Parts: sequence; C-alpha cells; structure tokens
Amino acid sequence: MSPLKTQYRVDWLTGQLCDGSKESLYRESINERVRYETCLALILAASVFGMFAITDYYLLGLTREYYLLVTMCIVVVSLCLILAFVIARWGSYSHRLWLHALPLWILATGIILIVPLRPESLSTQVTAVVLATMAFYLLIPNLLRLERLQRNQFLLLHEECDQNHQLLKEITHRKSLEEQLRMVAERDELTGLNSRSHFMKRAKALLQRSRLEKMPFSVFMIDVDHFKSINDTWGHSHGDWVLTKIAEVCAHSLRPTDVIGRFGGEEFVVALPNTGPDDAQAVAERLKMKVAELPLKEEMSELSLSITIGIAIANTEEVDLEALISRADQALYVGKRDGRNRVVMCHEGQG
Ligand SMILES: Nc1nc2c(ncn2[C@@H]2O[C@H](COP(=O)(O)OP(=O)(O)OP(=O)(O)O)[C@@H](O)[C@H]2O)c(=O)[nH]1
Repeated sequence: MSPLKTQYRVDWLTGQLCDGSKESLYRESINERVRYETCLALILAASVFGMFAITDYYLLGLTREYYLLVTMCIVVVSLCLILAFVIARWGSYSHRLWLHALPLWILATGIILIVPLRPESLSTQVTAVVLATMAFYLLIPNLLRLERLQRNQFLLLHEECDQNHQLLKEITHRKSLEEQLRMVAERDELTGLNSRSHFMKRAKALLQRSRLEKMPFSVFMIDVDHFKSINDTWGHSHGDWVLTKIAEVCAHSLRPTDVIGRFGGEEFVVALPNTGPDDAQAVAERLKMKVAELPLKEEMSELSLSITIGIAIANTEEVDLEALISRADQALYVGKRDGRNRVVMCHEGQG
C-alpha cells in the first residue's frame, strides 16, 4: 500500500488512524473538546449519584443501610469530582488517553463486581449485565463508526488545509514571478533606470497631465560623447561602468517628479513636467557639469567624460511624445555636429 494511503487509512477495529502521527494530530485537534466533555460527564455522574442519596433517604430513612449507601455515594461522587479535576488539569487527550478511558473501566468493573458482591439480587444483576452487554454490542459498532466518521472529517479538513497552503504558496510564487517579470519589463538591466517602453508609458501620462493643467513640459535626449572610444580603449566592462555612473548621477540630480529612462546604447531620455525653457536649460547644464565632474577609475584618468543634451519644449497643444522626442533628438544631433559637450535647445516650431 502506498504511504499516502496508509497515512489516511482508518483501522476497522479501533476506528483510529493507521498513521500514528496523523492520529496524534487528530487527538490534539479535539483535545480541548474531549477534556471538556469528559469533565462534564463526570460532574453529571457525580450529581446523579448525589441525588441517589436523597431518594435513598426517602426509601430507607436514617437507617444503617442508608448510612452505608451515603458513604458509598460520597466516595463515588468524590472520585468522579477528583477525576474530573485531574482530567481538566492534566488529561491531555493525545498523551494520557488512559485517563479518559478510566471512568469507563471503573463503570465496567463496578458492573462486573456487583454480581459476586450482591448475590441476593442475582436476577436483577444478570438482567443488568445482559442489558449492558447488549448496549455495548449496539453502542460499540456505532461508536466505532462515529470515530471513523470524525477522523475522516478531520482528514478531509486537513487535506483541504494542505491544498489551501499549497495554493497560497503557488500564488505567492506566481506573484513574485510576476513582480520579477514586471521588473524585467520596466527596468533597464544595466543601469536600473526605466526601460524605453516603460519610460514612454510614464512620460505619455505626464505629458497628458501637463496639457490638462496647462503646465510646461520638457524632454532631454542625452548622449555620451565618444563613447565608442571609451569601449575601444578600456573595454566594454569599463564602458558599462561609465554608463551606470552617468545614469546614477543623472537620476540623483533630477526631481522625483522627473522621469529618466535608458533609450538604448549610450543614450538617455528625461521627461520633465512643469519645466519651461529656462529651467530646462539650467537642469541640462547642471547634468552636463555633474557628468564632467564624475570621479572615474584610476586607469581612466586621461578620459574627459562629457555628454551632449538636446532639449525640446512642448508647445501649448503638444500631445505627441514621439514628436517631442524627435525634436530633442534633432537638437542633440545639432549639438554633436557643433562639437559635442553642450546643451542645445530646439525651440517651439523648430524642427
Ligand atoms: N559598454 C557598452 N557599450 C555600448 C552599450 N550600448 C551601446 N554601446 C556602444 O556605444 C557605442 C556608441 O558609439 P557611437 O554611436 O558611434 O557614438 P559615440 O562613439 O558615442 O560618438 P558620438 O555619440 O558621436 O559622440 C557603440 O560602440 C556601441 O557598441 C552598452 O550597453 N555598453
């Protein structure tokens, strides 16, 4: 039989789970309820026995037999209450099962002992024993069935919990995968800046908002000067390092509301909402200066790093980001043509 089947199999004779660990788990789950019910049953039994003392008084009066019965009654009631206390305090259903079986054993022993101890009422006792035996025959299979049903119900719940847990794990895993995919789609791997597509999405939303609020809007196209020679002289890894440093310094020099992205290769793009020509010029000059001041690796000491920036300012009705970027690109081209390391602005209507 497969381990899974053994784990979930209920023994036909005992009504308990074949897998010990699952059985303990089940008992643990019903521990509190069983303890409460056993205590309640013992207290009820003690109360019923206590009431016998009253009925015996009406039947026998204050006779010797009555005192004997009352003494027995006190012993039984005390035993029931002590047992109820012990079970409530220490009667763990998963570890001290015998404590819970004790009341039944005492009852069974009592019934068996009545016969030799009270031979004068033999016929009544034989009837009682026969009835008790019949009751056991009727009760035990049903009790076993109940035990089995309860355990099956527990197993189903357990299985459902396991499945839910598994589902939750899968959902968390999928969410983290989605997050990773989103990061890959939205971030440029080398610089950590917005990817081109994500930049376009964010910049379009900003441009639209600026139009609605009738606020100025600028775009920068930034290109590293003579980057090919950096790669050729110090290798691609140094070229990559320069790109990350430029990205870092630009990102830190901009306002949180500005959006910067890597457009491809050694080209960056910036969208600046609420930024008119004067502010745009000042920001671009600052970026250019910061890049020129970047501390470089020792072996690159002879490199004079510079960037060229092309600026386009959106005209009052401009909604087309691509057109704006194209104008900034043309300004960049002019900057490159005129000697690089400069900021060139493409004014409204130009291009
Ligand atoms: N290290 C590195 N190099 C790149 C990357 N992307 C593009 N490049 C290189 O960047 C160089 C760009 O060269 P060009 O387009 O000729 O421009 P440039 O040398 O910067 O010259 P100007 O722009 O005219 O000043 C090419 O050699 C590309 O291979 C990158 O992610 N890492």
